[in-house]
Amino acid sequence: MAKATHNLPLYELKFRNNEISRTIELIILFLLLSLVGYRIIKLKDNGYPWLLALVCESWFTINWIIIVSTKWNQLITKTYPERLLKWRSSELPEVDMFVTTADPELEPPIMTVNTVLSLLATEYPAHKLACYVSDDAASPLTFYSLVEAIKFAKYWVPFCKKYNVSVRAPFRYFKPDSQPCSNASSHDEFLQDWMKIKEEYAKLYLKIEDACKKTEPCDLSGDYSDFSNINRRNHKSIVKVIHENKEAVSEGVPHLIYVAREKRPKYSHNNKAGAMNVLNRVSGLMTNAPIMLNVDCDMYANNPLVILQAMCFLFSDGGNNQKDYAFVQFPQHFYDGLKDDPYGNQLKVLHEFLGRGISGIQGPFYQGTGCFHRRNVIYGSSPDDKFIEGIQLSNENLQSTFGNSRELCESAAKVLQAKELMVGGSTSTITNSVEAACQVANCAYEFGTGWGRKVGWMYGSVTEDILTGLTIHARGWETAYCTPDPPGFLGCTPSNGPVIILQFKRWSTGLFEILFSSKSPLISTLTKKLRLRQCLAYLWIQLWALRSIFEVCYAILPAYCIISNSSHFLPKINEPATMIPISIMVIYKLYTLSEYIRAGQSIRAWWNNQRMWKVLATSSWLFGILSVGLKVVGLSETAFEVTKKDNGENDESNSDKGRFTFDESPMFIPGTFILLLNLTALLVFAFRTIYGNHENMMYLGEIICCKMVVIYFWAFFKGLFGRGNYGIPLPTIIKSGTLVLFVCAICIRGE
Ligand SMILES: O=c1ccn([C@@H]2O[C@H](COP(=O)(O)OP(=O)(O)O[C@H]3O[C@H](CO)[C@@H](O)[C@H](O)[C@H]3O)[C@@H](O)[C@H]2O)c(=O)[nH]1
Ligand SMILES: [Mn+2]
Repeated sequence: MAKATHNLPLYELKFRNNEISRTIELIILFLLLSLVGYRIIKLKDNGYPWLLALVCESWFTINWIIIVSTKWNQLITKTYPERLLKWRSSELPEVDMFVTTADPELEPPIMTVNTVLSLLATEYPAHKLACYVSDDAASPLTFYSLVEAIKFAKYWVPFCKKYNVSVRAPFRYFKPDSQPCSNASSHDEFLQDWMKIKEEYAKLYLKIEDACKKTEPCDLSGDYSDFSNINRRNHKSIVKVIHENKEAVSEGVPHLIYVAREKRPKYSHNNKAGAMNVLNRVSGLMTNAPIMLNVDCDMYANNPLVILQAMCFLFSDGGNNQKDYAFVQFPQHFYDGLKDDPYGNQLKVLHEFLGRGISGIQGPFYQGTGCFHRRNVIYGSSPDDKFIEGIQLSNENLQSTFGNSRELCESAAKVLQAKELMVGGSTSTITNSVEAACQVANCAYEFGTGWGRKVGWMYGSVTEDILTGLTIHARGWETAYCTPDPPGFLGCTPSNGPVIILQFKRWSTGLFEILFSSKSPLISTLTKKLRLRQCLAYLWIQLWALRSIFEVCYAILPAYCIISNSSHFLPKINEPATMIPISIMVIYKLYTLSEYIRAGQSIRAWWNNQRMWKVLATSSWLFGILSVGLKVVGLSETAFEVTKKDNGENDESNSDKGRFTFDESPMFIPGTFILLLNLTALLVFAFRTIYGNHENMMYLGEIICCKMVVIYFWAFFKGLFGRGNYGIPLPTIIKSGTLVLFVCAICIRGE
């Protein structure tokens, strides 16, 4: 590829000025170390709770060191996609866009259709794009919806490009209250087109909605015959070219291909990672683009320039000291987020500070969606040799790595040999490759190959994204964080208690299990090229599950001390050392609050997050450790439970948005137990005070802690009295109550 003919860079990097934050972070660290020191000095004068508190606080200190290290250099990036468009539009590389969907009930097809439409309509030469949809449910409904969607796309794509539409997912563009607005010169013409397209979308919407209500979306003959009597867990591969941009024109509509990989009960299908590898291979045969974009079905392209934004980082050295990045990750932002983030899952502050901090080390983690990968990196190449690690490109080596499809091996060799981003990766036409594509989508294809171990998306964790990104960083690659305004992609995030708890459980499970694999960041730092601070950043998330134990202990200790009336958790109130925990608490809370304010969030959002993360730590993360424990001893495998997407309508959680909901899941037991135990401690304390026990004042610190725990678990407190979904189910209350009685019995025996 030609070098830049211009001196202006495509992107700029700048480190954030964060001296004040750093100072506060160091003060907190100093206080934490003092507290640990004080605990050690006083260890012999105190009982077991003191020791346990010491262990927990040592853990929190280590966790804090990790956080400080990760946030130390925060990188701000800026891209100039217009420059790219001006200079090099003819040389732009092809991009294969992957969308995964797994269940038309949990993931409504209209959502997948919108994601696909938004991708087809992005500002990029259409003949350089291909969109592949993987359907793990092999659902005729999804296929039908896509077939209908492409008919609409033939109006939608030109409309978007003609009027430079800013949001190209029709369900967002035509929100019920939306008004036609454009800066088009001929307003009347625009208005006419707008009305027509709106009507077409309404028709598409109705068709899909009707199809959802029927047992079969349409007559399952002809093109649909593969779907008749299909069993989603036991069927052959289905690959269908829904649309081919035959004339290869840049004004057309990009290719659209439907893929349902083979499923057989006796084969493990490796969840999303398996689906991604199939898309990887099928696209390798059909279009073999050097860049692969991956989005979940619930995330649409929100910025029409998104591909160009990513290209700013992916174009190699233009003589401006630009680096080669392995992938470009857009942070996960969400649409229709509830006000003040009541569930603490919008992750804005996390992206703003930790996210930028990680970017300043080796680059962002791969987050599974909204990410542009280089195909050669996914095929195993390293930054220095640019060739697949340890193997020569002989035929045997290619076959043992990529499997026995000759066509695929040839296309892979082409990718691995290209010195720069190649243009024109494939030779055959798309429809001619369907047969070969079905073959590489079969269950047995990967057997004995490098897929999932050396190349492609990595197997072995339900957070395949983090594992895959980690493997890439371990090879020494750097990665780029792209944060344009408006955000590149917007996704949907659950707003219902049990769904969120389950999602966080899957994450903490997947993250924790990576620590026990051969790709663990610790091993990768020692034996490969993962940088130490990047390793620490990975540890911060991977240790969530383990952290739950310390969080639970810490929430129980003050109550335990009060009920047993014999030992202390905090320095006594008349000791000067009480100032240490108090100042940690105050400074830490103000520090986190300032982050929310700097990220444009409300005080309420800050508080909701403080609360929710305690709830998540003691429910999701705690159960994460259990599932990994069961896997390690060989009792069960970890599972990828697909998140149920809110479809925004007649959803009962909408009636009282943001109010916490419960179900029978055992994951609500620890939280209920913690709440009941702390309430008991407060009662016991009140009782003793009434009966005039003056020693009691010595427990003031513990009492404050108990009250804080109750406030943190206020959602559960309301759940004790709530009805229906808003109430904690009685069996959960009884089980937690029994646990409380048990702990009280231990306290009394110890007294
Ligand atoms: O067997 C499976 C399971 C899931 N998926 C797809 O994977 C995506 C993510 O699933 P979702 O249930 O939405 O999970 P989230 O927790 O929202 O996903 C986050 O976390 C995952 C890892 O746990 C990452 O893969 C995702 O990219 C990231 O957005 C969706 O498109 C699914 O259709 C499949 O294709 N096959
Ligand atoms: Mn999702």
